[in-house]
Amino acid sequence: MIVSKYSASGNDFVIFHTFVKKNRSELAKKLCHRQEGVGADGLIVLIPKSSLDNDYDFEWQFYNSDGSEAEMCGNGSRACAHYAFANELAPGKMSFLTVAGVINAEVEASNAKGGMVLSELTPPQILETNIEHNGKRWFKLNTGVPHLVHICDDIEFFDIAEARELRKKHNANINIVFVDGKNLRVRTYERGVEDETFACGTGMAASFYIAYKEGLVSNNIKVYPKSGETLYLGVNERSITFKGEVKKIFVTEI
Ligand SMILES: N[C@@H](CCC[C@H](N)C(=O)O)C(=O)O
Repeated sequence: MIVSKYSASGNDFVIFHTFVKKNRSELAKKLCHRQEGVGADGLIVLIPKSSLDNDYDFEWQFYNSDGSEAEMCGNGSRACAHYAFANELAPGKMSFLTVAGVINAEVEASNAKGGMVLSELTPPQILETNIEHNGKRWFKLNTGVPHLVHICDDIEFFDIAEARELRKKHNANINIVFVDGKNLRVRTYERGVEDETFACGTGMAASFYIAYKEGLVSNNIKVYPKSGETLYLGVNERSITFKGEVKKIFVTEI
């Protein structure tokens, strides 16, 4: 079995393609294991299109490192788009089916080490605007998967114990966002990894959307996750666009 390891803004993934669609929860746990596997935040299984009558180029299954299946993954969508393009499974402008819906992506630049990829997420849905917890205000929204967002004034301090409590209570990923001039800094505790990751695409999108709706930033900004990489986020009439570098780390045979 040949797998690729990618990093998209610091969120890392194992990716392979197969025509066989089945549950790969146990495989995800093994491959994502940091000590005994390849090591990743998630597993992406790309299932190429088998007939011409679909209005997308391929389908994917996304698993978190604990084996749970997630509806969507923003950074994973960019890594997977690069993988699909590099392996001639899709054209540079593509669409693919996730549990959350059809995602449009575009590989704007590509070489053997990765490239620049834009992904358009499913339309954001604000679910709650005033969740109070430990004297802090949290917003709940869905940008493909559920997120809680708190606009903070100290991004250096992320209370992981508090994030764990909120994650359990609301079955959501937990983000703190800091307005840094015209741009944003975001940190995310991810469901299914059960820890803070270096970046979360749908989490950055959720944080951006709330900051935009609250009038704190414009409709086109830069967002910096914990990894420090730069992501370009924008909002259009349909949804949130999300662009940044993806890195192909290695390809290996298992
Ligand atoms: N890292 C992803 C989100 C992956 C799914 C998430 N952990 C969940 O279970 O909701 C991203 O970049 O969006």
